[in-house]
Amino acid sequence: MGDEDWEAEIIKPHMSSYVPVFEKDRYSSGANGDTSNRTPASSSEMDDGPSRRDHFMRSGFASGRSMGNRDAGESNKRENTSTMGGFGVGKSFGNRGFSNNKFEEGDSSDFWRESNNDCEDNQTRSRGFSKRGDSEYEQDEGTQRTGGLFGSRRPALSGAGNGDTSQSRSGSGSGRGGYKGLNEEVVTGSGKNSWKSEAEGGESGDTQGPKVTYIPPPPPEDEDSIFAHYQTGINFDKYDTILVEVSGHDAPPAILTFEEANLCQTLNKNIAKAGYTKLTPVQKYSIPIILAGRDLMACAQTGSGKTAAFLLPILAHMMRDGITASRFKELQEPECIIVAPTRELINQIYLEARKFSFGTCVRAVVIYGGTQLGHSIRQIVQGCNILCATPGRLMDIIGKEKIGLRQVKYLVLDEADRMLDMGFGPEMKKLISCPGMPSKEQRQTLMFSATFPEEIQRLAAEFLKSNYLFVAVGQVGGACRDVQQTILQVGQYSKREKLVEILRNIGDERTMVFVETKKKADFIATFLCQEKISTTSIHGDREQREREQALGDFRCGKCPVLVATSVAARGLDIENVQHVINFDLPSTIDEYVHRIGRTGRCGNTGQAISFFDPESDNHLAQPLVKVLSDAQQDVPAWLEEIAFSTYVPGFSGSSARGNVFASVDTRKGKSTLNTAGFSSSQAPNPVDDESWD
Ligand SMILES: Nc1ncnc2c1ncn2[C@@H]1O[C@H](COP(=O)(O)OP(=O)(O)OP(=O)(O)O)[C@@H](O)[C@H]1O
Repeated sequence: MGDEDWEAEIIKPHMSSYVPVFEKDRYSSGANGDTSNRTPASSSEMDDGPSRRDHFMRSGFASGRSMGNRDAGESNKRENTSTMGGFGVGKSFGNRGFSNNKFEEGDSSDFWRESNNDCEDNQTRSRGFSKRGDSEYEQDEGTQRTGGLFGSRRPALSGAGNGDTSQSRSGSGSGRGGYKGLNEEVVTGSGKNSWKSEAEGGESGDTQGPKVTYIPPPPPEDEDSIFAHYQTGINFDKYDTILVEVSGHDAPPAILTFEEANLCQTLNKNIAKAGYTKLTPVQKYSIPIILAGRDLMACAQTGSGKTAAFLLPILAHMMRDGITASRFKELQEPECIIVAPTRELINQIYLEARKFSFGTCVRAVVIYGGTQLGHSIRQIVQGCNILCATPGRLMDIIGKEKIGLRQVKYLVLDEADRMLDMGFGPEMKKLISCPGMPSKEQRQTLMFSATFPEEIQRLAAEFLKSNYLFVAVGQVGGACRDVQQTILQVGQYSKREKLVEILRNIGDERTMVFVETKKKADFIATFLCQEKISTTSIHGDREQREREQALGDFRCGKCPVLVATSVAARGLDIENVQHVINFDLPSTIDEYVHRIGRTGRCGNTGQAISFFDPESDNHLAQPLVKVLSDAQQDVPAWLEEIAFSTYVPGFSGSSARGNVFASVDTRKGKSTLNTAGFSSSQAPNPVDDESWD
């Protein structure tokens, strides 16, 4: 079978479903749909197309056949699958099916080109933390805020992110051609914020482009929904055996029970209604530290309750200080600002804040990109004590003078290492330099993550008082031991087949499949739908509406498979995720730790399977061996061999099973290790603040 036959076989069944949409996108996309503007990018991609296509053919032949065969005569069924799974296959496989279409090779070659470009980028990026940041940044907030930075790639993204056929057709994205993301947060009028960068200035309203109109549905208000939670798992009690290290001067003693925290009655009631009966280690240590007014950098394994570890003491202080009830005001001055790198995560944190503040006069508000700015403003002006925000939207709102910072007493960076790396670090730096923002001496700054590379810890010092405390629960950057990790050696051309085999064995259990690029997420999800595996996807090129729909469908089990980029790697707490599959390994080991941490949460067990492609993943062999052995997992002999034969400059972990804290407080304090008990640490000399550069 020739290339053309094969590709025709793939796309044929979808033609009827996507042609009109494609045509519309390509030719009628209004301001951003100017074909002539796009042609150069497309042309160059087309020039490059054949070789990419060869690559595609080699990599996809076997699965491609099955896709085509299975699909023959089943387009209606697939429409249904698509609706369930949320995939518009048309745009990924696209227009090659149209012999008369002058762009006939455009999208499919674009797909591979884009994928490969992304992969190349990622590989180039992969060794440095800063570069990793770019990748994620682009996938989420950065996508829409740094048009200048990433804009050149956008035209090629026209096919991405429109997975859900029905949704993408009705959504605002359908008219945008390949412009999605670039102006998602465009609003009219420019912010008055003189501290904004040019890139952001563009976003603030001077750039032409479609407005985002999406207003997320309000979360359910009934008490049962607010307090809905899942059960802790069989290993919850084992948390008590994890070693904890606290370093820094005069750390207050840990507490063993919620009662010892001396929280007010309403908070205690909410804790009980949330089903919390016992503190997790990070909570035992962090709550008293925060209650004592200290700055904190806390590192604890994924799924071990870091959110409540900062929310509860902050709320306790607010209640103690007799916070005034929120009321309508054009300028709101929240006492607490919480930032997180992704929209879904900040929304989740907001829901936790709403839960724990239930029945109090504390009002939490969430704002994030990809939603109508007016909606964010309306939420804020009604009153705001705790503002949960993604960085881009936060800076916009501050620029619009809807939020004043003078009253900020608590600044929380969740996924702090991510918030401080090259992707968001500059934004965070701007935030703390905003007019009105209390200096670090005047506010309490709290940072939480499961990973904390040393270089990021050093950057963090600029945000924290010099006597901040550092809590390490288990290993800094260590994987959760409740996740059984399996590494399989799978070449890229065999990955799809292997994935299907595994998913068929798994059955209906909820599974997250991580891939490295947005287009690949669409492609793999489409492929799985064609294999009759109900799948949806989440990545930074999807409309926010689609992202939330995808997550909702996954959460409720309608689509038990979620294909995701790293945008879903951190923080998401989804009940019953039993499996994580790294179809592509991420570029860094920290990312790996976060990804597999979507399963095995809160004492529950989970499984993570990763495809290791020796062609591209050798640089991860050493850190993987370390993470596996530290988490007491089997290390395949072949992986050890690769690790031994692969020299990674700067990697010092080797297979240091015995090194309990591979990376600790960079201030290198001498401290005492504890299990669930308590730590007394002999303080290091706190380093002076380092400059950002
Ligand atoms: N003390 C507790 N008792 C019972 N459940 C808890 C307790 N603390 C947290 N949980 C639950 O455990 C789950 C994981 O908590 P959370 O999302 O805060 O983890 P995390 O440490 O922030 O994870 P990640 O590193 O992935 O962001 C949540 O469903 C949360 O409600």
